[in-house]
Amino acid sequence: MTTTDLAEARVQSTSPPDDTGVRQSLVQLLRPYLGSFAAVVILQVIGAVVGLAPLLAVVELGRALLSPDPPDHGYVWTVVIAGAIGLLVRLLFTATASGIGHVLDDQVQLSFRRQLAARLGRVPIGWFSRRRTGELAKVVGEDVSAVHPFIAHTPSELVSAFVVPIVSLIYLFTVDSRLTLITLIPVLLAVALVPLMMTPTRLREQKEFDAGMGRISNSVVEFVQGIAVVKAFGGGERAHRKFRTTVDEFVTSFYRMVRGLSGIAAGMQLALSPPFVLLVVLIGGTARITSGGMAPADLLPFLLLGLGLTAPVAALGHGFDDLQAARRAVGRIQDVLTVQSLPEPTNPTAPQGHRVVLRDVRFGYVTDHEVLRGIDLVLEPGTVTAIVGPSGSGKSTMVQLLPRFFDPTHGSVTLGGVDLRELGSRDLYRTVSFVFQDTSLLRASVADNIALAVPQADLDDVVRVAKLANIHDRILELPRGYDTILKEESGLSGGEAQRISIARALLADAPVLVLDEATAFADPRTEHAVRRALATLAGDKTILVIAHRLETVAHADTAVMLDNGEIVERGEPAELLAGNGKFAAFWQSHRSAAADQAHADVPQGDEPR
Ligand SMILES: Nc1ncnc2c1ncn2[C@@H]1O[C@H](COP(=O)(O)OP(=O)(O)OP(=O)(O)O)[C@@H](O)[C@H]1O
Repeated sequence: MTTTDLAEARVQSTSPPDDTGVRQSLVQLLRPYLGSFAAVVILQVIGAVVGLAPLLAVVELGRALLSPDPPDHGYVWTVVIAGAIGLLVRLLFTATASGIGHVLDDQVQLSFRRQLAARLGRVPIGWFSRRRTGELAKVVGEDVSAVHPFIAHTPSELVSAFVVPIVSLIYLFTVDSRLTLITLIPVLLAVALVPLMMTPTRLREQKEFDAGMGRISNSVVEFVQGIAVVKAFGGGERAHRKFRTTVDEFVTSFYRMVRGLSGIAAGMQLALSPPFVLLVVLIGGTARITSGGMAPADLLPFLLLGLGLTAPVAALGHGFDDLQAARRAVGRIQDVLTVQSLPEPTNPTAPQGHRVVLRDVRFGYVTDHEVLRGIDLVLEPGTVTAIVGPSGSGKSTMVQLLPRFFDPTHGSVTLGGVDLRELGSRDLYRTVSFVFQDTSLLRASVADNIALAVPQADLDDVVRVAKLANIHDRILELPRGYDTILKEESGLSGGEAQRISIARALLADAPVLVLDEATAFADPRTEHAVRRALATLAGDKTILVIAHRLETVAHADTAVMLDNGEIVERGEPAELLAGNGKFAAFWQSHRSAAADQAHADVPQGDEPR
């Protein structure tokens, strides 16, 4: 794929988040919204408190009507009106809080997605090769959505779960403090059981359960991913057995956890259940009334409000589950937001010409393991440099430094005399284009896919480069030719996708081209397209090609042999091939391996893209 789509994504991300890579807490991330968040909570508190008015009105009416004295009409009407007003005010406040909460939720999600998009536009392109697309899609999609309950629902649930019982409790204390304490017995019993759920044994069982769950998902993924191999080479029974064993282990750990927790959970449920609460209130109330400590009508508020006192304990579990889920999701979002981005120069320098120089370049994906160990190489404008070397010698890594997929850990890569780190990304991607094996096509029309780097190109130009890249005839076979939407109306094979990518690079016409001559999708037409692209561009551009074919090497101006991250030989291809150095030896063994491969006659290049 050419660089321009990625480059554009980088360039457009003009409002990057804090670039320090410092991890921010959930509260820090939400800081700009704390005002609105507080407004939601305050409105919820007022709504919840006022919302108790209808219930208290019923209680007061009951007490007034059941009292032996004749009811005071004025008081009764006041209570009724207060209850009705309370109901309306509650509706107004909770609806407003919910509205603001949802708008806030939208804003937070949008901001998270923008920050993620901005960060993803600035992280080294190479970082993506180590991430699965699904993983990133989950962070930007599901994980951002996971903050919804936390922002839009949890505050109201937690507020009403705590405010309502607290106000009820205060009211009940004014009626009869002793019966209030008795009414609290179920809640205290439930709370007393909580530590039993946290003993080391229980925690260990929960950990085993989580681990078992993880093993099941892994073995499902392994099973599904390996299904083609399993089918082709037999061993289905073995793969099944492994999956069954994992499930059996999970079931055992699940039973163990449930056995340990079920007694405690049942005890909590019983303590918080309405019949038990009513029983406690009735026994306590009867005792208070018969001992003459309380009027019978005063039992009514306890029967009506006592059940609500258990709500916080139940809501705690539910609300904190949401909170935990949101915290985990925000953790994954933060992981992406804290990836170090490639530093952009504040005052970009323009390159003078297209000479590329790698000077004492060292690079390692991980510390303590260098993949490139002191590369010195000059790519003169208008020349083709072919890199060869055994698998794992660092060829792809080296060429990926040119479009700045990564920065070298030591040394420098300069383009037109300017270190790539001093070059604006727009300049860089206008100057360097690349065709790598891992070709990505966008869900867009074929023409748009080809014209990615030059959106204003007219169809004639697109067709011209498609012909050069040997893909024009195939495009005409697609349902709507150049207007066919790829990945939707039609897919392309790996080789065809690579030819689209070659057409893209030809149209981009960047002065520097980095090309990985594919082995993975090598079919004669793609090989031909690569050769034609090289022939068309040679003499004009600075070309660096990872060569797998003798023909490519032979046509290069310079050949470079890489081994174990070092250049072990370089020079004019014909001389190197005729000599008896490492290059000639490598090529000899490479050729016999290629011949064996041809005999094996493995069809390639037809994986759908
Ligand atoms: N994204 C990555 N993260 C960590 N290590 C990597 C990554 N990409 C490559 N490597 C490692 O770096 C070394 C050089 O790999 P590289 O792909 O550059 O070699 P190569 O010569 O292009 O190999 P091939 O011809 O097989 O493509 C290898 O040991 C490889 O395992």
